[in-house]
Amino acid sequence: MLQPLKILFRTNWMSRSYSSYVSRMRYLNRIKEDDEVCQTALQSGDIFLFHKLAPLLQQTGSGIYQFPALQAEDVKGILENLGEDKEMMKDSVLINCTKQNKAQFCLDVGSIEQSAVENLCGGTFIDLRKAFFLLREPEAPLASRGQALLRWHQTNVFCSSTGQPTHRNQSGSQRVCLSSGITYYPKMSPVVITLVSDGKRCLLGRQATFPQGMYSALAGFCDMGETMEETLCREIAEEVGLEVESIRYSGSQHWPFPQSSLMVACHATVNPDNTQIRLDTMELEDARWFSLEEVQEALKIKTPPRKNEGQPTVFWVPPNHAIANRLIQEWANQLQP
Ligand SMILES: NC(=O)C1=CN([C@@H]2O[C@H](COP(=O)(O)OP(=O)(O)OC[C@H]3O[C@@H](n4cnc5c(N)ncnc54)[C@H](O)[C@@H]3O)[C@@H](O)[C@H]2O)C=CC1
Ligand SMILES: [Mg+2]
Repeated sequence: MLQPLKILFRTNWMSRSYSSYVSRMRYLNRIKEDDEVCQTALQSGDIFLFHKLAPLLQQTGSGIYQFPALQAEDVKGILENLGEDKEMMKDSVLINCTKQNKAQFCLDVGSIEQSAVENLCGGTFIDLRKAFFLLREPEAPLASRGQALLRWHQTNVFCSSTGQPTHRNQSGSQRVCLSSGITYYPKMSPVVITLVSDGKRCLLGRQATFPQGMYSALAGFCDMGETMEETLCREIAEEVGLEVESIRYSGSQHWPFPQSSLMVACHATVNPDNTQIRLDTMELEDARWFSLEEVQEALKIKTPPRKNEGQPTVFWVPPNHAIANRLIQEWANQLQP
């Protein structure tokens, strides 16, 4: 009797007149939680290939890079063609679901010879740090999410309490240790990124590791137990010695580098009578107040400027893939007459 009920439940909730977004989110959740539903979805899903965490990209005739969704059947064909076990498909990890309710998975084929897969797929595996900036929305965040999930599985193979192997569910949304009973979920580290303004200027900083001339909004990881606001105020006090007066939320972004961070972007103001920067040189190489005109010039620079000998270093800001650029753009837009 259980089986018909289960089938009834599955078809019933899919046929009810939810909004398409709601039904898609409910379907995605079912795939995440129910191994059988996931196995069925995997048979006809989109598969995005990675090789040792580098996504497979294809280039169109006009030089545009794409993040190709391969059909599950085609991936099985590739595996067979290379003498690999089709069971490898079960290592796929659920990333998302398309608007047409098609499940999307990522699969790392790092155990197979890279060029053999590239030749069969007509693509190239490219390190995410480069691929991320070659792709456009929504492929860049999809590739980031896929790589972050695959990385998480590759680095959470053992239980941190018992040292025993952990076991994943079919979708890869969790891993569990059968002896400790601990369930592990993929994690992002929360980071607050802040554009500080004194009303006329904005404050940007740079770490020594940043490319030459690039300044960005100030960022910092949340310490255990902190609220976002506490992290923001602490990081601005720590890094540039200023006290924040007001905070306004702007948006958020998954940032895969170096590990997965959840960037929470905010605008903040400081008292215009107290703008003296006292730099924490342990954290930052430099931090400065920039005028609207300087920022508008920097926003026009779309690729890292070449350093010409004897020429002054050109000030530029992170590209629009990074949420820092959005904060800086928002600040400039609200200030320009
Ligand atoms: N998407 C964007 O627009 C931008 C992203 N970022 C990212 O924000 C993150 C934080 O920026 P930072 O100024 O470097 O942070 P931060 O100001 O907190 O300093 C980094 C320090 O945080 C500690 N730390 C490192 N990983 C941590 C973790 N997972 N949890 C808690 N503490 C940790 C370490 O002591 C490290 O030295 C970086 O990963 C950076 O890639 C930074 C600027 C722009
Ligand atoms: Mg910082």
